[in-house]
Amino acid sequence: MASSFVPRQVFPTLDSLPRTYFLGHHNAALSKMKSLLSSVDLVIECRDYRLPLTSRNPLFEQLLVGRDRLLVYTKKDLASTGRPSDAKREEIVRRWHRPSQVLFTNHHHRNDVRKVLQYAETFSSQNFSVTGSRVLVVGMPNVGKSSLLNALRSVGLGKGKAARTGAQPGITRKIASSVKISEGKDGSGGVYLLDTPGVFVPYVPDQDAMLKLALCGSVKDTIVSPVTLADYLLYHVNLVNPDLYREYRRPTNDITSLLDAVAHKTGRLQKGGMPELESAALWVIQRWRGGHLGHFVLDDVDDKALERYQRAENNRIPSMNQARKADRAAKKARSY
Ligand SMILES: Nc1nc2c(ncn2[C@@H]2O[C@H](COP(=O)(O)OP(=O)(O)OP(=O)(O)O)[C@@H](O)[C@H]2O)c(=O)[nH]1
Repeated sequence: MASSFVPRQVFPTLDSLPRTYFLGHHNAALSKMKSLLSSVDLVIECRDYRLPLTSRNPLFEQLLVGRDRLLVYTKKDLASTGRPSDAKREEIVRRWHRPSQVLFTNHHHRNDVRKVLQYAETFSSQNFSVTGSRVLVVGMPNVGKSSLLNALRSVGLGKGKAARTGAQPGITRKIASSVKISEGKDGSGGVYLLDTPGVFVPYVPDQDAMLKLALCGSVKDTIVSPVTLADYLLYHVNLVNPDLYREYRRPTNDITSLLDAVAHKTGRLQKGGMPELESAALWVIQRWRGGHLGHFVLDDVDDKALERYQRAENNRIPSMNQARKADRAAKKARSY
């Protein structure tokens, strides 16, 4: 019975979780972005709506000091259902970024995309240049940058896809040439977008943050075990509403028993009828990523949340050497 069920209040500490996913092409992209910034008029920074705090990358904070920036929180459809609590959270997030503007988008929603387009067009007409405006799109891996570019081009010019997109991170590997998304207002020369590869944070000291980023697809699904990720998802789902998986089994804190039920119900069985737990775990994760296992935000957002997060971040930031050392230790522990 859901009424007698007590969800876990804390997720257990894991011994061997990787704490970085900062790849060579992330570093290269960051250097290229630095060199491009002087020729860019506006930066659109994408963050994941489900991770208002955790999808913030301190590397961009350093890089973008003093730049005109629009914050776009993507994948709104996966966490918001228009509840008063969603509106309240969005208001808090808006306050974090003042005076920069914040928009919340579902890239399938033309109205959401139009708001981003209008912002870029207005910005462009106010900063008139005969050659048009250049807008750099940045963000963590898989946050939806290329999808936003395609949606903007479709709404702005009625044209098809210009950038490859995909459910795994790292589809965009290089900064390609700019893509026109609008003719611009009053003959302002148009708006051109530069898509960039997602850049991960150099080191994630916090276990929860790494699990959240992995769950939202910011790291490849081979980096954290799917069963661990599904367990972390179960922990969150139980805190929100354990009835969300009632078609498989009654509320539980035991991931194996849930995956066992899912594997039997969806036919993920080995010869002899043993459940394929990894495959069931990936299926559960995909269901959630597709918006079929509840709509909720993974970060706790209240008025003081950003302040707390930044304080913790400042206390925790290790040197790159410490980060590499910790990562080597985690890899070693995993190989035993
Ligand atoms: N539900 C939903 N899915 C989205 C949205 N925006 C992007 N996606 C999906 O998120 C995944 C990643 O999108 P991409 O546009 O490839 O992400 P990216 O930031 O360019 O990824 P990198 O190549 O790692 O930089 C794709 O499966 C998209 O369909 C959104 O607003 N809502």
